[in-house]
Amino acid sequence: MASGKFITFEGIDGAGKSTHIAYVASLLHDRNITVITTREPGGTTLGEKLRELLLHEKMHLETEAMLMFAARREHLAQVIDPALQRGDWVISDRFSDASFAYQGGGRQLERRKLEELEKWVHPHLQPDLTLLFDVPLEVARARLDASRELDKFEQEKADFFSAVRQEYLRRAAEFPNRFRVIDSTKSIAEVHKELEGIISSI
Ligand SMILES: Nc1ncnc2c1ncn2[C@@H]1O[C@H](COP(=O)(O)OP(=O)(O)O)[C@@H](O)[C@H]1O
Ligand SMILES: Cc1cn([C@H]2C[C@H](O)[C@@H](COP(=O)(O)OP(=O)(O)O)O2)c(=O)[nH]c1=O
Repeated sequence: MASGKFITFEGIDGAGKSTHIAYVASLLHDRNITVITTREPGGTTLGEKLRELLLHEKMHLETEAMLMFAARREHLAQVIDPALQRGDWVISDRFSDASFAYQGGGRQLERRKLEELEKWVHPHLQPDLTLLFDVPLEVARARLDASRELDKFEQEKADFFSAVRQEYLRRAAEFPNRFRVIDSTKSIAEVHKELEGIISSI
């Protein structure tokens, strides 16, 4: 059975993920690979409705975690699994590592509960490659302040983002085979160079 590759982009808000997704997609197009770019929470009609709620409504932490995984379930069923089965590649702006980093690291939901949700929603699938865009909080914050209106998560305090970043880095160390940590304080051109190297080797 044909199987495409699944690439996820992760990092704290303002790290630069969105800036680099189109570039990675263009590198794959150059290799004649059909690539779908999508995002979480979101990626489907229902998922985008859940995203609106998740980014703007206050809710219990466990509700938030379950809705993230509910949106992900739909995303897998409607978009990710069919694309990979066709042999297309999928690039997702965030996936389950974000739940471990934000609901787990940032909001301190027990990791065991997130692992249970993960086992339920995607017991057999993990990304082939996870690009973690890593920057100190002050750099990310300065970029966000310069660029847009802040949503519920983006309005969190420095301690929250520090915990999110630490959990991302912890996971990168736990799963070294699929994670690549990118120093996103470098210029956009330098990050592009590094991405070219990574993408040419998969
Ligand atoms: N390496 C970089 N150097 C300088 N500015 C950057 C860099 N990467 C991203 N930016 C800028 O930072 C802001 C936030 O980037 P974005 O890609 O939207 O972050 P994210 O998707 O990770 O939240 C944007 O205005 C973007 O142009
Ligand atoms: C996928 C996911 C995202 N999030 C948060 C992280 C982000 O703050 C927010 C939306 O992510 P993102 O799309 O990166 O925001 P933007 O388009 O504004 O850059 O959702 C979680 O808390 N848990 C999750 O599982």
